[in-house]
Amino acid sequence: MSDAGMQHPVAVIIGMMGAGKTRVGREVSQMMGLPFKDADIEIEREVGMTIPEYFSRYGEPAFRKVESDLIRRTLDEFGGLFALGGGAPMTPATQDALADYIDGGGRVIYLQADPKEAMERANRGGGRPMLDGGDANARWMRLYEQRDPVFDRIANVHVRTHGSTPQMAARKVMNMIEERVVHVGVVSADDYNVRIGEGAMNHLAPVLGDKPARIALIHTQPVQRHSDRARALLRQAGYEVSDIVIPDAEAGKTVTVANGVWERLGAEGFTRSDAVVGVGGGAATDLAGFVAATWMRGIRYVNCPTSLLAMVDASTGGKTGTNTAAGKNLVGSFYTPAGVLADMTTLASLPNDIFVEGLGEVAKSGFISDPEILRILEEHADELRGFDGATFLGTPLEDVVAELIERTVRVKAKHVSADLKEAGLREFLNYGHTMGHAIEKMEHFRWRHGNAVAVGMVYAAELACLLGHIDRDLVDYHRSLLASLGLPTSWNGGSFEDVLAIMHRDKKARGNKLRFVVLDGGPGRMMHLDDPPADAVEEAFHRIQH
Ligand SMILES: NC(=O)c1ccc[n+]([C@@H]2O[C@H](COP(=O)([O-])OP(=O)(O)OC[C@H]3O[C@@H](n4cnc5c(N)ncnc54)[C@H](O)[C@@H]3O)[C@@H](O)[C@H]2O)c1
Ligand SMILES: O=C(O)C(=O)C[C@@H](O)[C@H](O)[C@H](O)COP(=O)(O)O
Repeated sequence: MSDAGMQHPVAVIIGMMGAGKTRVGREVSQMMGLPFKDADIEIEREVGMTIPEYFSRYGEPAFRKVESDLIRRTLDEFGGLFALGGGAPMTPATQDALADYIDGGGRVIYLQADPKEAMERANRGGGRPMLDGGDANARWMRLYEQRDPVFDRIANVHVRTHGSTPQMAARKVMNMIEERVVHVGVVSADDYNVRIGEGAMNHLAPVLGDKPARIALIHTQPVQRHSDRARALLRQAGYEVSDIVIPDAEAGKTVTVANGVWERLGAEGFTRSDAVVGVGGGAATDLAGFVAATWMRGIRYVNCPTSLLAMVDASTGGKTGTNTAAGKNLVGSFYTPAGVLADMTTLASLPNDIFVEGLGEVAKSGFISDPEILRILEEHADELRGFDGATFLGTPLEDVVAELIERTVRVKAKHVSADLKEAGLREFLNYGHTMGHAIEKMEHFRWRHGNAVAVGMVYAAELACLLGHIDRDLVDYHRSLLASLGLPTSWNGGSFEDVLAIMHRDKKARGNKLRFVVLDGGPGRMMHLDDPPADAVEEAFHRIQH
């Protein structure tokens, strides 16, 4: 959408006659302070007569030509909200124009009203030539059967308004417009989108598609209310849903738990065309992805992360897995999701300490790739540290957090797109994790992952400083930034020998040689550190002990 001198609509609304496109479109435009255009009104203005008059005088093909020309023009010169007439998207020229608009970053929103309600509304209003001549309800239904699959295909945003007032429907549309989308293109797997915003979960059915009949909805108990919402959306869309509750947090990331889920899938007749939806923190989405990767050698899955850490990191990138007695994430696979729906409304129930933990991975992405993240963290450290889910939604802090999530997911997408199976570049996402995973293991997983990574980054910074790759100021900056966010920067829970033994089982290690990723010169400049001197490895450990 960068072509000079042109403007494009913020969104285009399509839907059946009577779906409420004009009514809802006007509400949204008021809420967002945007201009609104209705294609039918613009056409009447242009041709100087009503649409029924134009139809009866010149016929439908002539009308469709006027309509598609006007739509093409408006898509290139109008910067507000644009609602199309009911039949407009059926014209091939309009479909092409909408496809170009989407390619340039546009949103075509299919307003999916309850067919019965929309039909009654359309027939009450009159002035609709497509319903003239006989049983209007039967005509509306016939048109619906023809148009619904086409609208479904050409729209890139779907909003179900069943049972909603126009105001409620408008809010849903507005949330979709304000949504942030990060595209993850992976060389050896299908591309997918990470959708971030209030109501992102509403994309569940379109992302899953119409192949699955059954969905395994895998979640933990603390996120029951969010999985209830997912279940309702899935059932409304006609899927058979198996609700599968797994043990919370790291206790859920075991092969024993995965085996229990496989048994359920077997008993309930899950086939290769069925799918998994994971709802919860990173532990739940890691396990859900692992089950999807392994059931019948791989079925479709969608992640709905509900913790900050899962939104910014765990749900995206396709690392799925379980822990073993020997350590963290030792059994798993690289298996990409079909989509990630980071619904910001779920953060309303997130406890403060689990939100703060997630900031560890956000800061990591700032250090390895996007210094703007560090700037935002510094500027908003007090508000972020004081996060309170109960009062969070709708505040300026929500925009700050959405920006941080989008930026962090972009960093992740950049690394996994180029190196899904972690041959080199992707290892930079592991900044702070060699020591972080050792701390988690030593603490029997009672330490939260993001907290352990925060200490692990201080360790990596100390090591880099000892070996002359960064200066002391940057090490101090690690400590001061992380502490200002409420994250720990030291650990004193075990001996160097025990920690070293665990670090030797890190997935980056090769043979008997340790491999770290460290900063080289400053934020955004990363290097691999192979087999560093043993005394530096130990000295850096002592420096994080206090
Ligand atoms: N696959 C990856 O690339 C990747 C990346 C980073 C982390 N991880 C993994 O993710 C896990 C850490 O994720 P996490 O920090 O989300 O921890 P977690 O999954 O253990 O969740 C923390 C706690 O918060 C609860 N919770 C989550 N969302 C909630 C909500 N909205 N409301 C109320 N409670 C909620 C969970 O049920 C749990 O009790 C670790 O296992 C880590 O190894 C994986
Ligand atoms: O996606 C990656 O690659 C990462 O390393 C992201 C990490 O933040 C994440 O904690 C990941 O689960 C660690 O993977 P592991 O392979 O070191 O177990």
